[in-house]
Amino acid sequence: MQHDDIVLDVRRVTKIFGGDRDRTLQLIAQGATKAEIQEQTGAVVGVRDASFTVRRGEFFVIMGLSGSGKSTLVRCLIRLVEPSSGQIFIDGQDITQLSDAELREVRRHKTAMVFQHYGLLPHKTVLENAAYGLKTRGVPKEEREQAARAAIERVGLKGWEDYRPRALSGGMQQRVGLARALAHNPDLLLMDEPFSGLDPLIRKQLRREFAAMQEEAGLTTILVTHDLDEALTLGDRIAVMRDGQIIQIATPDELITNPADAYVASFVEGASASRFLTAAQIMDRDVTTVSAADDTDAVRRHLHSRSARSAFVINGNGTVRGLIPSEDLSRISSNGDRRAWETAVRQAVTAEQDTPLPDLVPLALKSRYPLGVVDHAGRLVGQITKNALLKALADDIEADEGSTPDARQPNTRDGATHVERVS
Ligand SMILES: Nc1ncnc2c1ncn2[C@@H]1O[C@H](COP(=O)(O)OP(=O)(O)OP(=O)(O)O)[C@@H](O)[C@H]1O
Repeated sequence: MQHDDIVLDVRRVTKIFGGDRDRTLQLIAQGATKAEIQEQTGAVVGVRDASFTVRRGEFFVIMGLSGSGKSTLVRCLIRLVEPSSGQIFIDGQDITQLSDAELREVRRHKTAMVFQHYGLLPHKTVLENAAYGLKTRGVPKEEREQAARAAIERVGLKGWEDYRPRALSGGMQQRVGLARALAHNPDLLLMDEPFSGLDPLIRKQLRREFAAMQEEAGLTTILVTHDLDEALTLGDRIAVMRDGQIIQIATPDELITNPADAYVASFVEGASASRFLTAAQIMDRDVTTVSAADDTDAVRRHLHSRSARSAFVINGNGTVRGLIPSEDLSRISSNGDRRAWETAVRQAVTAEQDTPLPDLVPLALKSRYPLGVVDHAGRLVGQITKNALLKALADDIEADEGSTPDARQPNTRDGATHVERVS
């Protein structure tokens, strides 16, 4: 991995609240538990020897029960909470060594934060709030308002620019917080439970929208949550914390199939593997008959010849980001317009985001034709037959009935078991 790819490098960060710092560090080094330390010294270990790196564009989630140290850790990263020991590098710069003035500069220019209590300025308008981060950076008014308007539109609040936060619902206020972060376009975005306190439907919707925006903008994001669903759907990698310590850092798939210990296993118990099966895992990649993968005409012709009536558009992780419906596909296939194809792919991605595979079963059942699988660039990368989809889900239900996480392994680990050759 290139050093340039690392935005954040956290090395052995510990935060101790109260008590004797040196004595507590010593006890930590000796392996004393949080409870023992508290009993012996009165100190509370907030974060214990945490180390991890985050790559540019990565979505890194910190998860754990209440009191496990998530908020303390994320606040330590920009010294809103002062770490007791350890080092933190943002873009190669050691944050722990900075003067107050230097630290302010880092916070203004490199990082943005979205916390649960939106942190909006009540007397400022939505537009001013969204532009606030840029204002503190000294960006001229016209330029910052332009960026803020674009961000407001992206979070779906166009038309609300001149209102004050109190006129907005909680979900809308949270969107203003997101707009502010997006307008700022930080190197590192820190979010602490940003979707809590919203009702479940809004929460889900906002989460999905945010995931799409995050990926599109290529933001490097650290999200704190105690919500497993949120962690698994959003995270590229997830760090699980207990008693201030990071117990495991893993991808969502690894976390479900291979939890480090009983604590992590109990966390992910509720997750059904089928929700995390991806289109990429069950698709048939044997589409080599498309000679020029970049040739959208060839892709359309191929879909047509295979009688694929609809096509999924998938992202880099293999999850479904949208569907090109049969009407569109046949219209485009017959008129051969490359532009129309590209537009259809784009529209499919904006219309539906990260649909869990099981949600697509009714659609697949309705059609006796295979589904095409297309990447963001409009290239055909595979196809899914109805049988392959059903088999994958049936296997998953069987595995889910087994009580150990290992029972689910074949489904999430090795998509090849579900691939049905159709050619
Ligand atoms: N200012 C403080 N003074 C003393 N102890 C603190 C302080 N802030 C946090 N702690 C302690 O540090 C530990 C970690 O707390 P933290 O708030 O980081 O956990 P969390 O995982 O974010 O929890 P939650 O999900 O409830 O917000 C807890 O034991 C807490 O009591």
